[in-house]
Amino acid sequence: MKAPVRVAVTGAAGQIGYALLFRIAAGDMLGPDQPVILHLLEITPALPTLQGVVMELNDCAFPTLAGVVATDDVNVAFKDVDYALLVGARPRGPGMERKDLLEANGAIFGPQGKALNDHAKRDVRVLVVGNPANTNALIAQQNAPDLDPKCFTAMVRLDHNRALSQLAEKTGTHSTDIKKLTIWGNHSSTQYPDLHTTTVKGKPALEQVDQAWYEGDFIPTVQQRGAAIIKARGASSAASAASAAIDHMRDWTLGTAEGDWVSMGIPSDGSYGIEPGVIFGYPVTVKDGKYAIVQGLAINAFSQARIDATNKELREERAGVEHLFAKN
Ligand SMILES: NC(=O)c1ccc[n+]([C@@H]2O[C@H](COP(=O)([O-])OP(=O)(O)OC[C@H]3O[C@@H](n4cnc5c(N)ncnc54)[C@H](O)[C@@H]3O)[C@@H](O)[C@H]2O)c1
Ligand SMILES: O=C(O)C[C@H](O)C(=O)O
Repeated sequence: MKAPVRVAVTGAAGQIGYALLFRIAAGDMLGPDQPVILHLLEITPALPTLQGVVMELNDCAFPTLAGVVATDDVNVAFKDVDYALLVGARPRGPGMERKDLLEANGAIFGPQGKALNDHAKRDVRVLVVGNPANTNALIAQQNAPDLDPKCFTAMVRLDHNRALSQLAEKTGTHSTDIKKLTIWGNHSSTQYPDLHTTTVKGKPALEQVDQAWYEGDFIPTVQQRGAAIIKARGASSAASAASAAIDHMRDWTLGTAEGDWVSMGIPSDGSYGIEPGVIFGYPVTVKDGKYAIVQGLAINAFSQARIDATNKELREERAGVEHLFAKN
């Protein structure tokens, strides 16, 4: 067994939290030889519920669970953490505009970014799941001037996994037969699930499906999948979101498979014409715990228009929250 690492999860008493914590504690995220100490953050009124979750975690007697800290103090929650999964967020209420949602979440992710800046390990891996995930990640990152911006990522892996599943179903294959699929941009309905580089059983995906299905069915289905789950379940996706969060952190830590890549929301560095300043979904590979954007992919006019649209949305979201960035 390795030395334990500290993993913070916010919104730990929520529905994603309930689907996530037991899998992290069981070793699904970092492996069966990596003990974890969970740091669970909740708002004060949710602490009794969180206590019940802690009781259940203990009752599992997981070999890889080395301790649990449950708190409503963000400075305690992020003390010395190696990983932080920022799940807790303010859901959209009735009559709430997107702008109000961004503002309400700014009040959460600004202080959390600062607390990570002040207390987390210098190589902390941060994944923002709480919506609007990309812009919440940007707010946190902008409030953590002493941390490398590359520590901050947003989750587009659920969209990536949804796209794999849709394409596998259409082509009568398994998701493991599909390689090199990308979710570009925002975790929102402007995201662009791109199949131009994708292969199914080693052959180009777009030669195996027709353009009408790609454009009129696949892209909108992946873009609208979150809303479809909410309609069907009466609650937003939880187990699949938790599973995608595990995939994101595992691949960021243990690496991506040879000859394939994954999609991660990461600070733009100018690649593919996306000016720095937003957290953008890109195709990435991971080696030795460091991610790198896959370079040199050909982008045709169809793809460019869609990448531009999601970039525009992220720029607009950014413009709405710039006043929440730390001045330094
Ligand atoms: N990126 C994605 O792919 C994706 C997918 C699904 C859901 N989501 C988002 O994830 C978020 C959580 O979803 P859920 O279903 O678990 O919601 P939930 O309402 O069940 O749980 C959220 C929890 O966060 C807590 N919380 C609120 N503010 C907090 C704060 N400041 N600090 C700590 N905890 C706080 C709440 O008390 C609650 O227990 C939502 O924003 C949802 O839209 C993202
Ligand atoms: O779409 C939503 O609001 C929920 C979540 O982001 C999802 O993609 O399932």
